[in-house]
Amino acid sequence: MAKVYYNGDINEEVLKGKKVAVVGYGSQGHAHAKNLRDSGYDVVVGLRPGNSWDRAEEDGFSVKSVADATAEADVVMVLLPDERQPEVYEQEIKPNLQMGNALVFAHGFNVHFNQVVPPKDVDVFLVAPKGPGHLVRRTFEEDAGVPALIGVYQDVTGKAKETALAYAKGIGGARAGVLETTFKEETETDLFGEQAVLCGGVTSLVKAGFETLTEAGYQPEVAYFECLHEMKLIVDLMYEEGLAGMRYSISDTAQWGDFVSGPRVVNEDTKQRMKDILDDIQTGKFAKGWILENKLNRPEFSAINEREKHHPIEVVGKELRAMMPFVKRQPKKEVVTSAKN
Ligand SMILES: NC(=O)C1=CN([C@@H]2O[C@H](COP(=O)(O)OP(=O)(O)OC[C@H]3O[C@@H](n4cnc5c(N)ncnc54)[C@H](OP(=O)(O)O)[C@@H]3O)[C@@H](O)[C@H]2O)C=CC1
Ligand SMILES: CC[C@](O)(C(C)=O)C(=O)O
Ligand SMILES: [Mg+2]
Ligand SMILES: [Mg+2]
Repeated sequence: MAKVYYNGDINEEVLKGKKVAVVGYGSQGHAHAKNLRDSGYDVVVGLRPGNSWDRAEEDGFSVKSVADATAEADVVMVLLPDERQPEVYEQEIKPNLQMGNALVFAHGFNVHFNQVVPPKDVDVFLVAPKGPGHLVRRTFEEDAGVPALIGVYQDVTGKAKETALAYAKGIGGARAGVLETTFKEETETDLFGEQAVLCGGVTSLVKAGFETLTEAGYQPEVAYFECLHEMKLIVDLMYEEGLAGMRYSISDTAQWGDFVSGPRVVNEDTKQRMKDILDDIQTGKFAKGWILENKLNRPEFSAINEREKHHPIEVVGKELRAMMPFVKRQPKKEVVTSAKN
């Protein structure tokens, strides 16, 4: 069994009295900044002028340019979009890092794929929550937390791992459990999970189910409830009590259908395609494609994003969710702004 660190295993003294620059105030950034502040740390937020800057100021933070925030911090957590990190790092972060500082990431992508090459005289580690930033904040406020991975890439102070653990505790990760990993393992498993299972796998499964039912003449509203809305209710049971716990709550008819029909949908062929996806991640093919897509100003990303917004499941879903205000917990204003915080 891997060693899992909980609050009681972690001494946060190493981070006390240090200034933490949280660079970016989106999904992860706002959660890290607020959780660290609530844990008693001195936080400065690094941004460019715009929505996020205004929001961070409204939330009571000292907000500075990325360069100024980096210059005054001991620990610099980079929570910019992955594709923007190399440029901002080169122009604003790298010139302002000082010997013995800690350069931190929530995802290993840029370091692992050599898009960011840190100087030799700083600690470099990751603290990667295994969940969306909004849940990192919400669960923290509920006295719970989202599990996190830590990984040390470079340890010049001899305290990189201790500092990573203290940071993970500060954002609430050690309430759920913190595991040690490497940049390679975090990057490859995170990319695989989001592509094949959590995001790509699930959205494709949900859409295929919805399309199968509506193309067969069933009402879109029924198909929406069946294939999307109920997904959360079923996943909640798996989250709380595993597959067996979920199967305990469903009917025996559903459980029999799960056993005999599930493997007809996801089978050895599917697993082979998952292996192909993992291979593209491991060889760097996926990263290369994503970097190129961004260099070209995201033509394919934008086209697919636009098309997906108009999928019939989104049209019917919008109407149905409007009748269920309880499903949306965040205030409206947090949804319409461009930053995801
Ligand atoms: N989303 C998630 O839950 C998870 C994300 N991660 C990782 O965390 C990191 C951050 O991702 P995420 O939180 O999704 O990012 P978001 O897109 O939600 O937020 C990005 C933030 O960066 C700011 N920003 C963008 N460009 C610049 C710039 N040139 N200069 C200064 N600020 C800028 C944005 O501000 P503005 O309003 O100005 O655009 C915004 O505040 C990534 O490495 C990601 O892989 C890891 C685990 C989960
Ligand atoms: C599952 C997507 C994720 O990896 C995450 C929320 O953990 C991301 O990159 O946003
Ligand atoms: Mg992830
Ligand atoms: Mg990810």
